[in-house]
Amino acid sequence: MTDSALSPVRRVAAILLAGGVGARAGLGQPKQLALLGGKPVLQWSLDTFAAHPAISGGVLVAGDDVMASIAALPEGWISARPGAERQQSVANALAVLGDWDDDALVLVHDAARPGVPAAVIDRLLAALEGGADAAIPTLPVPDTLVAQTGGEAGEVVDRAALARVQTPQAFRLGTLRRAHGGAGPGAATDDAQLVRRLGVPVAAVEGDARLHKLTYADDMAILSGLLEAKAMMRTAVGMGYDVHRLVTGKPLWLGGIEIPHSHGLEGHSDADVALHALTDAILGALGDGDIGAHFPPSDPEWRGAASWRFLEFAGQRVTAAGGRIGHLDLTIIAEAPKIGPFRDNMRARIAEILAISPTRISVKATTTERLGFTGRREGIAAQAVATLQLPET
Ligand SMILES: Nc1ccn([C@@H]2O[C@H](COP(=O)(O)OP(=O)(O)OP(=O)(O)O)[C@@H](O)[C@H]2O)c(=O)n1
Ligand SMILES: C[C@](O)(CO)[C@H](O)COP(=O)(O)O
Repeated sequence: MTDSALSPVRRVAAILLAGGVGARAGLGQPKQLALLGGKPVLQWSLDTFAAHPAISGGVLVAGDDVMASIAALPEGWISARPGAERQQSVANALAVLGDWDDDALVLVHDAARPGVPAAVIDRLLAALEGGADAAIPTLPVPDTLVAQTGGEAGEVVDRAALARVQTPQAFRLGTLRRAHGGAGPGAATDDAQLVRRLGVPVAAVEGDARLHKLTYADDMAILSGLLEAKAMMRTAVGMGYDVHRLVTGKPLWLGGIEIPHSHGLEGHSDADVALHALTDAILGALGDGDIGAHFPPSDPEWRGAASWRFLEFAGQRVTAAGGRIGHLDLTIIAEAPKIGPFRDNMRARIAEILAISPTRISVKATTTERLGFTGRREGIAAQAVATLQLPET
């Protein structure tokens, strides 16, 4: 949706519900803290709402453990305490939105649904701008439905008249306030039910399979696949190249390990040319500058520094961006020493530094047939290609 499709004076808030304990998922921690694609489940929808141009702020409903797990609340966001039930958590969020006009719009969303396509938000807001007081995303029921008692399947239920209800659910703030204010007895599993109890019609817009809810442990695998689907994750490729001079009287650090050799590499740091190429390849895929920008040779702090620190930093930048390393391919160009005997140790060390599997790392080596500076054994070169999976921006 373009900004102009929304009234410029209308404010839109999001309420992100992350106050549950996740008993059915049984993950040993609240399910909204489980890691999916390198970041906590709740962070996915928090990032989506924070990036959506129509949403100016929000409320994260979460206990202390969950609050401690997120780096910082986005600008314009505040927090509220969870209630005993979902419905109470929404009421607590409404209480901290006291200074927002009734005319504002609000999206109420389960943090347990990490994959929020911006298009669903756009459809919901368009329904409200079109005059609805409430709108929810729904999907058709794909299976045959039956009434069932115990182990016996009974009458078929007409699924054509049924739909599955997802979140986010969108409301005029005043309508949602009235619905919660007069909620009366009888729990509601979602907010649209409370609105309908007021006699207010609820518009249904098209939902999306990526809004799948994390309810049981098996849903983690389903969500992992859905979030990595092309529409939510993009593949980014970066390349790195580095050269250092071989000198006598220095240890040879290569691929994160020390290798016995007559010469070592000269540089401001430990001059591990292979880790430098890998670091630059990762930073390149992130579009995040290069090793020199983050660790300037002019800074005495990096004099003699171990290069694993640069690589570890690059890996942390991937995680902070909500991405993950798909594959690293490193080529070391050296006449000597022979790299083959050290290849597996290098892979293991690089895997350890980046906390990824060695199966995601390739280490290759070649000579230049005694040609050029590498062929004359004056230096060693390395080149690397990094493939990352990053969230869509
Ligand atoms: N007191 C509660 C209960 C639930 N939620 C949130 O509401 C959403 C939907 O609830 P559900 O899937 O039932 O989550 P849990 O209550 O955590 O799960 P369970 O019922 O299995 O314990 C979740 O994002 C959950 O964190 C909440 O904010 N406050
Ligand atoms: C709000 C909801 O996600 C809409 O489908 C659903 O009602 C939550 O249900 P639960 O019983 O709390 O899992």
